[in-house]
Amino acid sequence: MGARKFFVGGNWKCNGTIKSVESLVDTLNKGEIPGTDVVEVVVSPTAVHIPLVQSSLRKDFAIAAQNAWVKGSGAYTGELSAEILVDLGIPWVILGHSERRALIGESSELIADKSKYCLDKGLGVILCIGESLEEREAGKTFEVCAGQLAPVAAKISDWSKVVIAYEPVWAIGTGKVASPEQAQETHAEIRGWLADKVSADVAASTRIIYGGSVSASNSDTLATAPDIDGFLVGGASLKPDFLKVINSATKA
Ligand SMILES: O=C[C@H](O)COP(=O)(O)O
Repeated sequence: MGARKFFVGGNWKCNGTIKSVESLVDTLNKGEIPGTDVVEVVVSPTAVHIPLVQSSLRKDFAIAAQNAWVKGSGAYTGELSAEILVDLGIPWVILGHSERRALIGESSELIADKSKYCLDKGLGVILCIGESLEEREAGKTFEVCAGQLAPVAAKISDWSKVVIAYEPVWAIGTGKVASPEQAQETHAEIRGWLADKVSADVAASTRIIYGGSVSASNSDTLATAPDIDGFLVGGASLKPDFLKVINSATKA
């Protein structure tokens, strides 16, 4: 295993009932996984399920919110502020997910501002980037990723609490996982971009995780790629399979 601790996030998206959340937590609590010296695990329930998960989930898993507002608490109906998350003891937030970029229209500039605000308030940020199928077919994969990273790099200086999640949009929820070669190629390009535009230290230490149809059947192979430092898992994080994905940390 390299210097970067393997990181596995489970993004539950807009899913769950009290019953299903209790059942999933029970499954996760009974699972055998490597120690926290080997893998860092985060799960991201809906905001309203967070207290239930916080009170019942094993303590070697942390919690991430699925979004946060770009400013502090105030007259922002429907939003959650970083201050509220910090007050609740939530250490992580997912920002820039392609579903929010596409469905809500969040721009890379807004995501950069949110990243800055959340980092300043002490949250860790799981920053999602990735290209659409059209962009990949046009040979623009890296250009798109760099374009999404650049506004963030312009606004933040401390990358120690940033995890970059490379999630090709065409692989999310489709069952079309990127091959280890495709993912490794883009992860290496992202790391090279960090070395060029930020610093060699940040490039060497920042975790770049892969998301997009990760499952128990492909995570071991993906984990062996040198620049894949973990996963952001959607559908499979709602199933016992998530434990197998976490255990792929031992293959890294
Ligand atoms: O945040 C997770 C990603 O959107 C991946 O979702 P998926 O594993 O269902 O493809």
